[in-house]
Amino acid sequence: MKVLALEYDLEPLYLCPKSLCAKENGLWEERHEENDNNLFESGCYALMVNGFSSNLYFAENVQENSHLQSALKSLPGCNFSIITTMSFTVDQSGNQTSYTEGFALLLNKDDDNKKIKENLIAHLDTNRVKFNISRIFNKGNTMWYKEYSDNDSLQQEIEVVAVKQPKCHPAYNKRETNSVYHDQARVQSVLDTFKSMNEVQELKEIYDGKMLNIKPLKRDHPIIVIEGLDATGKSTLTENLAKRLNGCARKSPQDCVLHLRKTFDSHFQLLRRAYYAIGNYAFAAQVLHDAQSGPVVCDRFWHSTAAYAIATDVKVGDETHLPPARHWVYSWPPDLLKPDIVILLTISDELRRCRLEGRNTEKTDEEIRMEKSRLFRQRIAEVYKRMDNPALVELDASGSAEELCNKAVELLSDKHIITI
Ligand SMILES: Nc1ncnc2c1ncn2[C@@H]1O[C@H](COP(=O)(O)OP(=O)(O)OP(=O)(O)O)[C@@H](O)[C@H]1O
Ligand SMILES: Nc1ccn([C@@H]2O[C@H](COP(=O)(O)O)[C@@H](O)[C@H]2O)c(=O)n1
Repeated sequence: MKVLALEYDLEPLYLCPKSLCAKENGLWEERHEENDNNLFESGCYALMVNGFSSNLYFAENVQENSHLQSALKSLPGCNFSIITTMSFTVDQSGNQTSYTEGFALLLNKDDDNKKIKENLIAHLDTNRVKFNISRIFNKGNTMWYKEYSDNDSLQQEIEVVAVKQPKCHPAYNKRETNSVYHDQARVQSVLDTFKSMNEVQELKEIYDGKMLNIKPLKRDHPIIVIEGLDATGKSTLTENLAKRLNGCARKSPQDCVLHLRKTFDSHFQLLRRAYYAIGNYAFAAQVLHDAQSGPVVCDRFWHSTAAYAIATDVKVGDETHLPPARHWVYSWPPDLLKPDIVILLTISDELRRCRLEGRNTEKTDEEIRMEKSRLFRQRIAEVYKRMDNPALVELDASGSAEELCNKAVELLSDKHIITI
């Protein structure tokens, strides 16, 4: 049985077969919010398009979906909204057994639905995209789901109802259906899936043999990581603190892969994060080496990679849609060099915007998205707070650069990470 979610801007709308809301299942609780059942006024419907094919594994499905998304964007005469969707199967007891992502075209009652469907199918066929189509529509006061097939009359119509969101975001029920990496083997396996891409080959060649495999992780000096939203002052503090401690400042990703960054940033999330994730293992090797001769201060590390991945995988809504606190996704990968402390710089949004504007550098698409999307920012900030093992230690970064450096030194001394 399928549960679906339409990802509207402000929050996802979960829909599940009415039969799953029976009291004895208990997992899917019907919600009764005004308008939930009237979303598709008579004649309107959502055309759901999935790039999913059950014989592919998640990484390949994600790539199919990215082709599908480009094809949908170039659909001729497309003046309707396209939103992302999630769909997942559940067993008889209501537990999730699979997870896939897709898209929905929201059609108005004045749109020529039949023509749009035919155009869509022809367009996707021309673009050689694999897909399947289903729809959600209204009958009176009730909502229904139906899959299209060559013989429409054979397909069953299933009554669906709006339900409360599940306890955990469906992409985070399994380790392999999201873009957070908790071990090197998975990053390598995702990169291997895309090894025919030139940039993936180059990345693998650069890092070949430079990866740190967990074993002798002993160091003589502390490893300190600075984290925070963009323009909170991480780079400035990293440099100042390293100088003050007579140590070394390091920034991830490393210089040797920066020329590939823009290309990976333009790819789908799973591959984009694989670039940063593999980089973290090579970064660890460098940092461990540096920490034999003095303290090392790092500008971003695994927490950045994970926080941006989670906030992006959870595409819409506020922090209540994130995986719950203490979920495994928030803990440090067991095979990655663990820092002695991770400091989270916090400042007000107003001050952060001033610093961003004062900086005068080219903004990344993520920075632009952060500025645009309050909810995305809210999700990132909350993910940082939910990180544990190690948890981040918050430091108010609103003072001058010198004041902040003094505060950081005091904090490190209080935590017995340095002696002054
Ligand atoms: N404590 C501070 N007080 C005032 N201005 C600061 C302070 N720290 C940094 N700045 C200024 O704010 C801007 C952003 O600082 P910085 O580049 O260090 O932030 P960041 O967190 O590393 O940003 P990003 O993550 O985008 O690289 C810079 O112009 C910097 O000079
Ligand atoms: N370990 C890392 C480091 C960075 N990122 C991503 O890069 C973006 C910001 O980088 P800056 O150079 O501007 O500090 C950040 O938004 C992350 O998306 C990462 O994922 N992992």
